[in-house]
Amino acid sequence: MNAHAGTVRGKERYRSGTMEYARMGYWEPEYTPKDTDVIALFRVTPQEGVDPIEASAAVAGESSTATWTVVWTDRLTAAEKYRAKCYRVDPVPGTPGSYFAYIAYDLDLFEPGSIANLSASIIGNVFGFKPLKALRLEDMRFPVAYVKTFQGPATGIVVERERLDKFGRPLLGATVKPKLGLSGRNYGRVVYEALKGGLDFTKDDENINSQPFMHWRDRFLYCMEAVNRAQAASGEVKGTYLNITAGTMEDMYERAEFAKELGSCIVMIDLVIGYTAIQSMSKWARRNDMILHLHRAGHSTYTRQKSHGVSFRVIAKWMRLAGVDHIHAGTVVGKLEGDPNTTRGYYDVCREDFNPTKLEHGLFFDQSWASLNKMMPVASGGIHAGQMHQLLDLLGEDVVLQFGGGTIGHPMGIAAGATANRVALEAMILARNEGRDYVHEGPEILARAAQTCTPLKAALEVWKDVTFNYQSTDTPDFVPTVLETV
Ligand SMILES: O=C(COP(=O)(O)O)[C@H](O)[C@H](O)COP(=O)(O)O
Ligand SMILES: [Mg+2]
Repeated sequence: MNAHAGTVRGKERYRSGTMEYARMGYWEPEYTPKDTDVIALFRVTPQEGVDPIEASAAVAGESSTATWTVVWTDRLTAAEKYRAKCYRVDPVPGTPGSYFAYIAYDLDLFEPGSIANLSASIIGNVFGFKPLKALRLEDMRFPVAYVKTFQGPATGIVVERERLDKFGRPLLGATVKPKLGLSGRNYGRVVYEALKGGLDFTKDDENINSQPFMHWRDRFLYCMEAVNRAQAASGEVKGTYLNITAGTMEDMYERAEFAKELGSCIVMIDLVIGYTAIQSMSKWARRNDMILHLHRAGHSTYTRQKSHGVSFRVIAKWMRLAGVDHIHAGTVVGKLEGDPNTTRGYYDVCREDFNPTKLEHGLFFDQSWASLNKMMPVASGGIHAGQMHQLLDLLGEDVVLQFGGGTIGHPMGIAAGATANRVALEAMILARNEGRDYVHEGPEILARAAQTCTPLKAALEVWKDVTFNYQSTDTPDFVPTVLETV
């Protein structure tokens, strides 16, 4: 696989006309990536009859310096250095016709601290390239020198917990439902009931901005009244993610400033606002002691299918650099896509100081985060109290578990829904701390807690048959080998 005609050098290399990308120098099987190189791993599916190495070299070329024909102006630059180098192409296991292409980029190809600049190279043109049937950006490795040019999460998990004064358990949240249509006052009632009932956070939905039924200032005013009353009633710190997503940056800043003025500890943005806007809001959040929540709205349009697009693990890495504090990262057991192993890889990207290569979780590279803060993953989408043992086992302790329908849809009301979730969580944490096998004994632990908690009993009863057992789309390509011992 890795043998191919070599790079053309000298005068011949710059003769006008076309030349294969592999021969222009974008295929360098002998190349050993430098510690300071950015590395990208693509899943390349060439068209019938297209040589996989040429296809991969073309990706390297078009995502760095090349165009379709030889240009003499290369000679005015340090072309050898600036050319991205595809140095390895492997067949994808079990997927004939697809190849993993490893491409190294010199650090000087990128502006420091700019996801917009990084992505304009790496995913700029290449996904529409005709010789390719499909292309997917699977993973990236960033050198420490590059990581250090980013601010990273504005607040981070440690400081978030200190500000909230909540330790040793996942945080609990809920997305206000229905997604659209509530007036400000009714919306505030949902927030108050959910927080007073025992949740730490409530959350605007991704598509709540400033619609005719509830303008944003009404939402902020009623939500913060609800937060303040719930804090007074419970003696706990509470928050509500005020979604500041808007049509312009100026509007977003105005909304963020108002959230701060009202005393909110957290604001929210949607991924669809774009990388530059996200980085701007991260800097604003750091300057203003605000936690920054990111809803990954829109991501499945390009992250879900394995053959084409960008893996969510890459988006998670970009978002850690860009500097959000919370990121939706999947539930595994809920209503939305989330293979257990692939999801674990996303959670590792959020929470580890150093990610070791772990192919079975989809992590293809060692990645040091160079002391950038950690992001709090958020598990949201079709989860309920009856899954608490699975959620704790799969997702760990540093996570926000968000039950929207699973709080607001409770038969005894919103506050009861919140209480059911809080009691289920605390029962499970206690069992774990006592050293019990809470994963296997989970249903029994919940049932026992429900004996003295009617809201939990009702939640377990109403959602007992709710599971989302569908085949995952985005599964890892590698599974660990089980060694048989005799
Ligand atoms: O509104 C919800 C969940 O509501 P509910 O709890 O009622 O299902 C969120 O927008 C999704 O979880 C997003 O998905 P993801 O977190 O995977 O990005
Ligand atoms: Mg939503």
